[in-house]
Amino acid sequence: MCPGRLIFRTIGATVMTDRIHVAVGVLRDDQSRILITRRAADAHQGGLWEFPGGKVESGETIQSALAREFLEELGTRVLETAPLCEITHDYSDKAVLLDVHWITAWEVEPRGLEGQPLAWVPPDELENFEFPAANQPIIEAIAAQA
Ligand SMILES: Nc1nc2c([nH]c(=O)n2[C@@H]2O[C@H](COP(=O)(O)OP(=O)(O)OP(=O)(O)O)[C@@H](O)[C@H]2O)c(=O)[nH]1
Ligand SMILES: [Mg+2]
Repeated sequence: MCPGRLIFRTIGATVMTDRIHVAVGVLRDDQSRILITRRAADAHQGGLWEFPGGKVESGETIQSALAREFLEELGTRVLETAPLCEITHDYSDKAVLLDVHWITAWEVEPRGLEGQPLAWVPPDELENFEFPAANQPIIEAIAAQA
């Protein structure tokens, strides 16, 4: 048995276990504009734009995590979602699995309840905003389906 290999496997397993599962929602209005919000300066990937959402808590489905996060962050009630894409990305300080859904039915106009700026952006203008690196494939998936 090669000790080096054993250590490598152990480290690999630890990284996988620690991957953070995140529910991310892409909300489109009746003019096909997409809602983005700006992350707080002191947050992970702070100051960059994002699609609203957050960590999936123990026992939650993606839908229930999205419903909770949209209510907490925006005051919006999520009624229905549909899968858009799944992204795994390793930042230098954490690894994430972004489970991205369209928000296909919702009520109550979003407001920045945590003081975060909001913007409604046509799909082909999303590339003008600075997002975390993990978001590039999401922007491409939106453009492909818009
Ligand atoms: N919500 C959201 N998170 C994203 C996006 N892209 C991306 O890399 N992330 C990463 O996903 C992780 C979790 O998201 P979050 O910070 O919104 O989690 P949360 O709402 O539960 O916040 P909390 O940490 O205050 O409880 C962060 O490390 C964040 O950098 C995105 O488009 N939206
Ligand atoms: Mg969040």
